[in-house]
Amino acid sequence: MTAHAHRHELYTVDQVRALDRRAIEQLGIPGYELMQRAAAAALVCLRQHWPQARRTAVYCGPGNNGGDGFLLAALAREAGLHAEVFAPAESRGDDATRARREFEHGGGIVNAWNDAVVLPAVDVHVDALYGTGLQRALAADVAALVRRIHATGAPVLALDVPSGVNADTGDVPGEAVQADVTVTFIASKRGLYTGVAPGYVGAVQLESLGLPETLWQNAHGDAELMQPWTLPPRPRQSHKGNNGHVLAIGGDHGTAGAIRLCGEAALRGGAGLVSVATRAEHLIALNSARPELMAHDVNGPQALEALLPRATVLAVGPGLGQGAWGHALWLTALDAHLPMVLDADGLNLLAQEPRQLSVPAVMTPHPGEAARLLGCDTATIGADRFAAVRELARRYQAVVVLKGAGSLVADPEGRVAVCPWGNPGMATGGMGDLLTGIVAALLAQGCDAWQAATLGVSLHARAGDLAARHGGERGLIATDLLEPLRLLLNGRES
Ligand SMILES: NC(=O)C1=CN([C@@H]2O[C@H](COP(=O)(O)OP(=O)(O)OC[C@H]3O[C@@H](n4cnc5c(N)ncnc54)[C@H](O)[C@@H]3O)[C@@H](O)[C@H]2O)[C@@H](O)CC1
Ligand SMILES: Nc1ncnc2c1ncn2[C@@H]1O[C@H](COP(=O)(O)OP(=O)(O)O)[C@@H](O)[C@H]1O
Ligand SMILES: [K+]
Repeated sequence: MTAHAHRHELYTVDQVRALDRRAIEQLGIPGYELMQRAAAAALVCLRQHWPQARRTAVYCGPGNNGGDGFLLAALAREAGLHAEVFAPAESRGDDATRARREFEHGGGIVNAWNDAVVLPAVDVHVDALYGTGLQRALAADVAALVRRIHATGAPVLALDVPSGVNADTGDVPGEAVQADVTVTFIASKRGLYTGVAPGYVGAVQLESLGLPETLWQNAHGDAELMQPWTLPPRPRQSHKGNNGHVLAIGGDHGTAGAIRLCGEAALRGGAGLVSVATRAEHLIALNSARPELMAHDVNGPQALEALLPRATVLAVGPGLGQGAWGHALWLTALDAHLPMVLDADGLNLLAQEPRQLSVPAVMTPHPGEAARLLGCDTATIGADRFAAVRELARRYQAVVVLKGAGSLVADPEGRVAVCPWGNPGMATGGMGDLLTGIVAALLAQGCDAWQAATLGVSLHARAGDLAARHGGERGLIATDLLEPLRLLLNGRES
């Protein structure tokens, strides 16, 4: 393991607890010392981000997260800052109780919290209410406190996890603290990076608390954070036959745009050739808009079969519809036993008519499609995206991308990668069609399903960020991503 390799690993809450236990039992570092180190690291973080801050309020919960808060408040006072503490409940457990006493012995006052309390004007709020121990939605009185904190408009530093966020799943079962910065201790908790959590964590800073690298050896996480990379430059002697031939299938009446975006993304994703199998009425528009696409009039399965021998990868689903035409093409495509990306109606048809897919296959559901495939509702998907993506990959023996903020990629053996890029400007029609084309292009260029899915998701999300950096998030449209995608694919932008 290279130095700090664990920084790319994401851990479940149980795994974080096991790491804590290892530090205490095998390295002989008492839990209270870990708490002291966490508090010290948090104070450094606070001063880095808000060097002018003089007045702080620290909100301490009943467990060890609250303990971190009491010790941070004590250190802040020693450093000459004004630190007021509010504790909605009594402390539980030896370390948290000791931390509270240490703060009080140093002259600090612990204010109780009730609705009549007026919060002081501060430069920074510190959230030490709940960390990895959160078990359910915040109680009504704590949720009211959180709303009052937000109403002040002052920035918030969250210790370990923004209170109310489930650090395991990224779900927020009720209300949660909206942090500007989250300083997280010992290991990155996987839930901070996906689902609704990215809307609460702000900037995440990992503090290893001076623990030796041996702690993480043989204690791998549950998932990995994607790292930026791209394909090596093409060999000089390449010709179009070396770079695969993507056949994109879809575009029923009225949905020509979806299949055009998919085809265009496959071109910009570097496929050697891209054909589109679609309705006759779309051919003229497709050819004139993007002459590099080879558009074919496919009125049924036989016309599609004629195209299959020249294709190396299929992209099935954008705008396909679920009518007789789409269904017949879908069946023919699945029977072709070619590497494929299955998206949109390709997935909706699969939900209605479950089948084993040929390998390699990549499925790219958004949470609505994932819910149809698993026969549940989208809330169930959101409650544990890691479980959902793993179950889909296992059930269909495919690499599965669960889209949305913090997209997840899983393989059938349970490996999961999390995408830290992307932005809400991408929540607009057509973005998913691009992803399908990009992943298909990467498969066509020789990537295996895992590489194509993870690289495709990362290039797509980073292209979205680059496009948003230049023009802003609102009003971003799918085709804005094509030029940045090309730059990223060629390693021209980081
Ligand atoms: N012991 C250790 O190894 C370390 C722990 N650290 C801190 O300790 C935290 C974990 O501490 P804990 O395990 O005590 O957990 P928390 O402090 O997150 O909360 C646990 C307490 O809150 C209660 N609780 C949970 N959810 C609730 C809810 N919705 N409403 C009301 N009560 C609720 C639990 O019954 C328990 O009493 C970490 O997040 C981190 O901040 C750090 O000090 C670093 C080292
Ligand atoms: N808030 C967000 N943060 C990051 N990525 C997002 C966000 N919203 C959408 N995306 C990305 O944009 C794409 C949208 O795909 P999808 O929902 O299939 O749209 P469509 O079907 O309209 O093309 C997905 O890759 C998704 O991960
Ligand atoms: K917290």
